[in-house]
Amino acid sequence: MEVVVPFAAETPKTRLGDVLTSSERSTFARAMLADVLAAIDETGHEPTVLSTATLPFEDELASVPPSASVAVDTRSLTDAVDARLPDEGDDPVAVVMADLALATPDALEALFATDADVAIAPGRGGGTNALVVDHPEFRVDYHGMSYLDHRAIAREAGASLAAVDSFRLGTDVDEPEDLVEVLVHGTGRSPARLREFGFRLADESGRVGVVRDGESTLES
Ligand SMILES: Nc1nc2c(ncn2[C@@H]2O[C@H](COP(=O)(O)OP(=O)(O)OP(=O)(O)O)[C@@H](O)[C@H]2O)c(=O)[nH]1
Ligand SMILES: C[C@H](OP(=O)(O)O)C(=O)O
Repeated sequence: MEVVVPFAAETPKTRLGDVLTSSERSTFARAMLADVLAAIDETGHEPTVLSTATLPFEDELASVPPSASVAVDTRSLTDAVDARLPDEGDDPVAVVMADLALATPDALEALFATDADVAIAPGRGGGTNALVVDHPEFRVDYHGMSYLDHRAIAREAGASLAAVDSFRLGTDVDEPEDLVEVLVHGTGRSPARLREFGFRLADESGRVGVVRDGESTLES
């Protein structure tokens, strides 16, 4: 099975713009990518980063497993992923987003082990955080409520469908409040980078949030 990891290399994680500078967002996005690639590698699969630009494996990415490779595709996310999906007779293809900072080998293996033609790990808010496609007519349509769209596309294609219920795969890191989950549950480079940036957990408002050293605003 091919495992594809889409990655917006140039201006990643714009929705974190209120709490991270552009340079920090780039570093953090690469830290999450490195964590995701390491988890995939531990499942015994060789990840291909589907990137919008070339990615030198240095700095934040210096530690990525040697099994990882990069394919550059400047098309939209949907078009770039569609071009990798299987045709008749091809092996299944998994698509795992690069912002799943909590992904573990166990969580990924549960997804990869599916018998369904299409298996989807939804993200909170209706997105599609990871999926496995083993059907020649299924194609993606990302953004918006893509989980519901992908269910409908699978049905129309006559593909059997499985939803994978996973906290770790369901947590994509999009908004400032998602940083709490990275600090609570993350184990790799992603929480380490956030701590280096000065973020820490705080429960001053009754619900756990994050604060940054020198700043008083609580993000939760
Ligand atoms: N190859 C490719 N990957 C993309 C593209 N847009 C987003 N991604 C990746 O797809 C996954 C989900 O992305 P989003 O959360 O929707 O977008 P993002 O760019 O990470 O963050 P925002 O700028 O805050 O929307 C992440 O792994 C991104 O790196 C794209 O146009 N091409
Ligand atoms: C790519 C997109 O991600 P989100 O914007 O929901 O994080 C989706 O899951 O359709």
